Amino acid sequence: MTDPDRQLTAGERNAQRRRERAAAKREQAIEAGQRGSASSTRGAGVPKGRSGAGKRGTGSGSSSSGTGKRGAAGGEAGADTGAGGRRAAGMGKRGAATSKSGFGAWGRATTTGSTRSGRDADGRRVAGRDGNARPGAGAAGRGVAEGGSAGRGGARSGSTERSGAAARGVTDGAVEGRTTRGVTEGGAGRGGAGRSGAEGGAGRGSAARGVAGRGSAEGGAGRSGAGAGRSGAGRSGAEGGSAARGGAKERSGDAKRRPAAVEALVESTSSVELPPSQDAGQAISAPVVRTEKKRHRHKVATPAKPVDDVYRAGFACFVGRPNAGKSTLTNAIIGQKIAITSNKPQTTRHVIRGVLHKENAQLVLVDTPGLHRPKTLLGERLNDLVRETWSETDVIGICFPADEAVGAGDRFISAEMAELKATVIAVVTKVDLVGPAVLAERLLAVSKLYDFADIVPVSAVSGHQVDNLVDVLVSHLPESPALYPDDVLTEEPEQVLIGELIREAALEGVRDELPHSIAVLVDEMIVEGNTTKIYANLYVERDSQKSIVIGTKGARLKDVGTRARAEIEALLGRKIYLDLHIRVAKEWQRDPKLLRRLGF
Ligand SMILES: Nc1nc2c(ncn2[C@@H]2O[C@H](COP(=O)(O)OP(=O)(O)OP(=O)(O)O)[C@@H](O)[C@H]2O)c(=O)[nH]1
Repeated sequence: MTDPDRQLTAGERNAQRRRERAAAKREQAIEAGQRGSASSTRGAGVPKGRSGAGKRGTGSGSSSSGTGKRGAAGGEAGADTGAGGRRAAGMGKRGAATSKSGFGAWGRATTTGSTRSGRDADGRRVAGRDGNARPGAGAAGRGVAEGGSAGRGGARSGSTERSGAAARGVTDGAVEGRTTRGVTEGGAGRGGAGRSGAEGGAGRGSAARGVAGRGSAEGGAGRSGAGAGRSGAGRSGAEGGSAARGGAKERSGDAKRRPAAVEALVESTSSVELPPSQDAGQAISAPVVRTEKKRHRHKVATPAKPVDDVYRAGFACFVGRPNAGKSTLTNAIIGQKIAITSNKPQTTRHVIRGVLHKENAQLVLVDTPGLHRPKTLLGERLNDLVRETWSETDVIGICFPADEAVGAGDRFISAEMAELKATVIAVVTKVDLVGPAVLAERLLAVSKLYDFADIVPVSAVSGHQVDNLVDVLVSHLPESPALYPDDVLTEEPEQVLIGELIREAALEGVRDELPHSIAVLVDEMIVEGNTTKIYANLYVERDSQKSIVIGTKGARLKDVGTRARAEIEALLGRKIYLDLHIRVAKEWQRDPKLLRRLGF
């Protein structure tokens, strides 16, 4: 007989726990069966009676109670910032929001996931992606105009006649040198004829800065009225104007017209600066003043106010092959360097989130590593990261560098988009590097790759069209309350950012395989008076690489330290002391244990 007072062995204890768990599961299953299917759609783990709304607002009963792809969204979560103690609402699939109050000077709130689904703290419904609250892709003729974009599906008056061959699926966003501001009324009919009204007239910026409209006003009546056309799409102002989705939809029947349309987009109309519109009622964001964005980092900016009672917030990410300009664009939009850049492919190794606060929107921009054919375990993990990000964003901007022909990698990435629910736009980057003819060629090639909602040519270096790109991204976000407090610029841990800045400095001047072999880990940061002491290790994979990084008599390493220090001081806004060591971690890119240690 067993002595009841005997201590259980470890094996017995485990068996007992397993039995208990199985019993609990059985009970849950029975309960779930009794509740029926309605409860089975409820987001698991939704705390405090909040409902996780489905990705698409699904769930047969109420859309606010279905669990969507994101699983239990709408959690209470919320993270406190280090400094401000503000609450960042929201939680998504990625687990509990984490308070990273150790960010010191940054005082950033950090959350992962989104609040899009579920209910906010006051019990209001937070619209699910594509849920009811969103006007939807069908919102016709929605003009995104600051700087002269054409409307989504909106048609400019007389576009058929005026644009000739280019007219089909392409409408003018720029009205005789003026930009159309705001919502174009009346959707384009097939062929893009309808009178848009270009209500609002003068937009700000130059007529030449166009953004393509999304041609298809698939039924939904947005703010802009009817818009039932299938293919009307915005030709915006010319130079750098973007091709329209409308074309993609009707590609088959319009093959000859397409080149003319694209070329017309590239021709520049005069660059007319216009006074800002007085009409605050339009669903147009205020001009972005980049210098102000910096202030968001430390100060609380003016609280975001909804315009037209529509406030949009959500996630957008840039993807694309290595070196396509994703990180540079992310920095240009956020207005501050949050992602490092270099001319070496596969520089980005982290998914970096930057938050752009606008009057009527909050755009969380996610920079991802370049998708590539992996040669190492690190490469595989980075690609996984990218794909994971795709599945969790509202808008995906595929970046195609204008100075390189569309290639197999671009086709591969575009093809993968078909599986995703997010709105997909094309971003033709680095347009400052090419002339109009090449740009036209690229736009045409890109427009054939996928049925993009918009195609936007930009230059992150010159700033050309960056604001318009923001407007386009925002226009595809769901209605949602802000996801982050308004003083948050990025949620990346300070140590990660600092490590990245050191790596960026180390990438300068190295070539071949060495850039891929460099990793940096910040071990410790100690604040002492006015100075922050940073202790970091720079890893390479081989002894020979170590000597290259150190350089003759340590000259290279000294150089790396100097450059990194300047960047870090700019980031932290205070003096730093950098203690940098070079270490060899053999084949770390292929070693799961080392990869984990290095944060991958
Ligand atoms: N002239 C010009 N150069 C650009 C522009 N955008 C990016 N670049 C340059 O292109 C190179 C690659 O830019 P990144 O932003 O690092 O590219 P990425 O897509 O993030 O690259 P990965 O990290 O490899 O995925 C850098 O040398 C940038 O300075 C642009 O608009 N114009």
